[in-house]
Amino acid sequence: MSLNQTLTMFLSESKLDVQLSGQNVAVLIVAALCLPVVYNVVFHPLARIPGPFLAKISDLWHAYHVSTGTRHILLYDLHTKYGECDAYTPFRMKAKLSQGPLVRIGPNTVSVDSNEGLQKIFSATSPIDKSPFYQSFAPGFKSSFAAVGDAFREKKSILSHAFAQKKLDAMEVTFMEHTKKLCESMIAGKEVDLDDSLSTLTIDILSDVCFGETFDLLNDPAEKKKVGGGLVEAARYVSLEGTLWRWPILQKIIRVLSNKYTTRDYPAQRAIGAMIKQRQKASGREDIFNYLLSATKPGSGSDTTSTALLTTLWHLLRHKDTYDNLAKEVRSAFSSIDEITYQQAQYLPYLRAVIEESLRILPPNSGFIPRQVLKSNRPFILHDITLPAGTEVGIANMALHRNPLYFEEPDKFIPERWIGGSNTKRDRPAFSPFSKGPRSCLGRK
Ligand code: HEM
Repeated sequence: MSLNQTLTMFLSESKLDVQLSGQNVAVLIVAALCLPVVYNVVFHPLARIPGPFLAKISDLWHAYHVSTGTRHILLYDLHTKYGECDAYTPFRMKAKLSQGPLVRIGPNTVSVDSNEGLQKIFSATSPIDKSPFYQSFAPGFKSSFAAVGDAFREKKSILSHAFAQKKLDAMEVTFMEHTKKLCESMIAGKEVDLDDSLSTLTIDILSDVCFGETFDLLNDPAEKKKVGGGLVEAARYVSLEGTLWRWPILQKIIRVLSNKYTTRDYPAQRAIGAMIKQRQKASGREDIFNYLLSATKPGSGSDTTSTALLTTLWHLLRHKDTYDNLAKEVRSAFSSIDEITYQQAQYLPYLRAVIEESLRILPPNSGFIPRQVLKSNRPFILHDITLPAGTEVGIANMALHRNPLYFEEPDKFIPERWIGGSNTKRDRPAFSPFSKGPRSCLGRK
């Protein structure tokens, strides 16, 4: 029973004859402010789940930490503080409590750090779907990213064509063309900011294959600043708005102000311009948008891909042995850049291990992937706690990937753990950089 229902019943059944003096009004105001707090902390169905006090009483706590951009580290620390694993590692707080892998990060929001949670939350048979968080990606539009239930199944049948292996193979030449341009500028000895260059590369490639016209940011520094800056701002404000989906007025204020004072909408406008131009040219060239029309969100995958590339290169530059082993494997398989194909590269075991280890140690979606428990006659139970319908529940990906229950020496970059026969423990089912189940990444191939 909700707090509102309980109060209404209490007031209608009580026969109290209350004199409304100034003092009584003050008491009523204090009670009105305290009751939701007491309810959320003591009587709420999620009250047994540990978490920071402020998180239990308001979504604003969670929203604040999303706005700082460091929520993934906070969740990692919280899961160590409240979780099962008590190993001390650099990010982790020293507290050693043993209260289980659930942490309450909002009055109705639960973060999970366990393999059991991962399998249940993303299972196609659980009474769970995407949370309303996703509607902030394209408010007012029927985006495939936010669609749930039958609406999503309909869109997925369109999306699957766009991501079919044959279509992706045909795009390889575009990937190579852009990648070679970046490599050439590196070989020419130019100093390169890897973070900046890799996000430029992925935006140039994805705009080319998704919309039929590359943004060509590599050769246009002014445009690079606008598109790159716009994507960073879009990511920040979309996440903040999404987290506040139970606060529609605040959400709207953030949307209006950020649209007015930042360039968050610029990349989407640029993408729409490119798509219209390409279709007017009617060149007959197949791009992903041919299949999707209004079915997907512009820019999908560029930030995750560039983060994955950056993490991989950063670790290679820090671990000379790993770099040397990888260089040896690649050079023995190919004698020149032009020989490299995805078809062959995907079978290089050490290359695969290096990429998997990068995706484990810092998954690009490292924060919280939210889902919502649906009304159903089957209760949704996680670690012996029933999560009622409407609860938002998600996996804290970085915490899970660095959980010593599943990965030995979790804060160390050890690609060898992914190679058969390795003694370093890794629990593949707990590895989830692309998420799991029917809403996992479509671009993972
Ligand atoms: C290393 C690179 C990538 C990583 C780690 C990654 C990771 C993910 C994750 C974790 C999700 C689930 C997100 C959620 O439920 O909130 C997702 C969804 C998605 N990804 Fe990726 N992604 C990558 C690259 C790409 C690329 C290159 C594309 C497309 C060109 C792409 C297209 C998509 C789409 C369309 C979805 C939404 C699926 C749905 O709504 O059911 N991703 N990705």
